[in-house]
Amino acid sequence: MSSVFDASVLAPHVPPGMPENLIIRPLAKDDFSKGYLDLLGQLTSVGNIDQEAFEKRFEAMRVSVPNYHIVVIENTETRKVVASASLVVEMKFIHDAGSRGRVEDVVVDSAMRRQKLGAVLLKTLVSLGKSLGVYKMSLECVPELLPFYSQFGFKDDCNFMTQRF
Ligand SMILES: CC(=O)SCCNC(=O)CCNC(=O)[C@H](O)C(C)(C)COP(=O)(O)OP(=O)(O)OC[C@H]1O[C@@H](n2cnc3c(N)ncnc32)[C@H](O)[C@@H]1OP(=O)(O)O
Repeated sequence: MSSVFDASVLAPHVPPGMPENLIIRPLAKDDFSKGYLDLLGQLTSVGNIDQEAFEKRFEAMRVSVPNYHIVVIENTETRKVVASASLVVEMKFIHDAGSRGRVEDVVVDSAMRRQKLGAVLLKTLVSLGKSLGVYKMSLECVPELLPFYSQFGFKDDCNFMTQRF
């Protein structure tokens, strides 16, 4: 299986009106050759990941339960990945052994911004998270992006601390 999670799980959550030359789908193993890591490089440092390392990490994510719901948008004409976002589900004992959803690594190719692809990704992940039964979804972002994420139901409600190594 070449998708990081089952595509049939995603389909009901995709809002209508995707442009004809774009498809939204789970991350696939051959996205290594479709510029997925270059796209992530527009978000943060990716480092040197060769195909073998990519496939090893992909496989670990694919078999993980709960799944890594890494969603990509591909331009079918250029065969390049032009946008991506992830919903990672974290299992808990609290909240009746509930699960929390974390939205991570949201990025749209710089040439494709302000065409509502980010909105498509967020609407898809919020709907998917609800259907998976998470009791809460959260994300971390810079203050400038609070207006962007608030459109999809997120509220600025916590102090966020990090420690980097
Ligand atoms: C949890 C995380 O991953 S945080 C990291 C977020 N990612 C990044 O910062 C990477 C660089 N930036 C990007 O990839 C993109 O600019 C994104 C993902 C933030 C937005 O994606 P886009 O596809 O450009 O957004 P989209 O077109 O769907 O925007 C919809 C609406 O959101 C708002 N919006 C979009 N970008 C921004 C922004 N940077 N600041 C404030 N509002 C914004 C606007 O109202 C926009 O509608 P408009 O274009 O008609 O004004």
